Amino acid sequence: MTEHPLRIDDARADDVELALDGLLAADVAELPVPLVAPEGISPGDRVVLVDREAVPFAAVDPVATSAEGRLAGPLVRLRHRSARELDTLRLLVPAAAGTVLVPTGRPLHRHDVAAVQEQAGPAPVVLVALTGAGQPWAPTDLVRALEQLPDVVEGRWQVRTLPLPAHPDLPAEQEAALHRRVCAAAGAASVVLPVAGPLSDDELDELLAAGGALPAGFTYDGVEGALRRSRPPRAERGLVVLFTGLSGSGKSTVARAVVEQLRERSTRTTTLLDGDVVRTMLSSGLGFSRPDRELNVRRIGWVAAEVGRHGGTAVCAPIAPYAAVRDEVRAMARAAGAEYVLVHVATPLEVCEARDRKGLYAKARRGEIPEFTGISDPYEEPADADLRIDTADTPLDECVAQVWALLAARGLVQRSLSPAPATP
Ligand SMILES: Nc1ncnc2c1ncn2[C@@H]1O[C@H](COP(=O)(O)OS(=O)(=O)O)[C@@H](OP(=O)(O)O)[C@H]1O
Ligand SMILES: Nc1ncnc2c1ncn2[C@@H]1O[C@H](COP(=O)(O)OP(=O)(O)O)[C@@H](O)[C@H]1O
Repeated sequence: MTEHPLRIDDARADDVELALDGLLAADVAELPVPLVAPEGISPGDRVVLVDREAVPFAAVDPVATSAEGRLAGPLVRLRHRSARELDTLRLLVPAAAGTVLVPTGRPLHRHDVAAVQEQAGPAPVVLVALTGAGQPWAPTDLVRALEQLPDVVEGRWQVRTLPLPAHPDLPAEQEAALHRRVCAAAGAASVVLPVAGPLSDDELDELLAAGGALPAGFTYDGVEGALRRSRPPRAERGLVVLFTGLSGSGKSTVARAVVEQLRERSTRTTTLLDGDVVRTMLSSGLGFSRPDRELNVRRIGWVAAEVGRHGGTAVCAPIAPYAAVRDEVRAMARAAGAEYVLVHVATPLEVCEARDRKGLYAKARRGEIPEFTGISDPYEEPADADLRIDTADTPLDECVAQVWALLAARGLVQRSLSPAPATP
């Protein structure tokens, strides 16, 4: 019998935990999202599932025949991950027999409450806050908003948490069916929340971001207070600005000038994470292979998201050549409650090469630097940039004005660049 490790992401690990808790089928092939079998496995082998923190927490033992590369076989628990045991236990101890569960990944409002009351009738109701990986609301924010519902405040309903992850690739009906299955496995009937209400989730987010009033009668005062605390207006949120572009495109120069303006005119504190500086401090020892560049940009994104979490602005200026890692930076910023803006400094390669301030392009052309971006290493052009600037034909002041105009249009900075603020 051979043992094969298999590293899985947080959402898949949450699914596996639910299966081990008896809330999903115990065969790995039945998980909502199948796991891809590691290369070279044979029936009877053992696959050890390892989470993002490198903890081996479950095994598929023995592996059965896997169809189309899909892993199959019974799941076995090796150990609990973090505090998940407690989370699930809280759900598995129902308030009373006949309880009706209401699984939800978002706060509830008046129309949701009406649906729960209609479907549950006089049965005891437990709101199940879904707190697994990828759910749209941070667990504490979601629970705080649910706890503000009058039925909860007055003790008629209870709130529990369950680390069920989001499955963004599943159709909505399948996701709803999965929620029903999990509730049924916990021994309770469940309520189906209305899909469409007076405001979509996106519309509600936008109103909160703009600091606008919610429609009269949409929700309860306590819930609105909790929403506004979790999702303050944009001007009060943290901000991550990522400049990406070739070496010599002008990222550092524009980023530095933008930071100067932000320090002068914005109420947030501002941190500059420039490529060169990061490489001597945060990422010293890393080179320019794909994994090293990915780790470098991921580190920058992590620090930037932490700055954003505390309400500051982080301006980052690495080459960041890979789209997937730029997406990770966006996800980290958003998960920290910060806004994210991507600026592509799209100066043509010929212009960057002609500038060649550090003589690196010349060396790369002579073959002395084996993996040089744009010459012998890839740069994936962003298809999702919020702004594209070409410093070959745009003077520095104008580049800064364009970035500022974008931030102002998004409500991320209060004032326009001109006229200059009056000195007190
Ligand atoms: N092989 C190779 N490819 C690209 N760049 C190289 C390389 N070797 C050294 N340098 C210098 O390192 C700077 C880029 O570092 P970054 O951290 O921004 O790169 S990355 O985001 O991790 O890809 C970059 O600085 P900038 O000119 O400020 O972009 C280069 O001066
Ligand atoms: N409009 C412009 N914006 C930014 N940089 C410019 C501009 N015009 C010329 N440059 C010059 O281009 C070079 C860009 O270098 P740098 O900002 O270090 O780029 P990067 O950080 O992308 O490697 C600098 O020498 C800068 O003076």
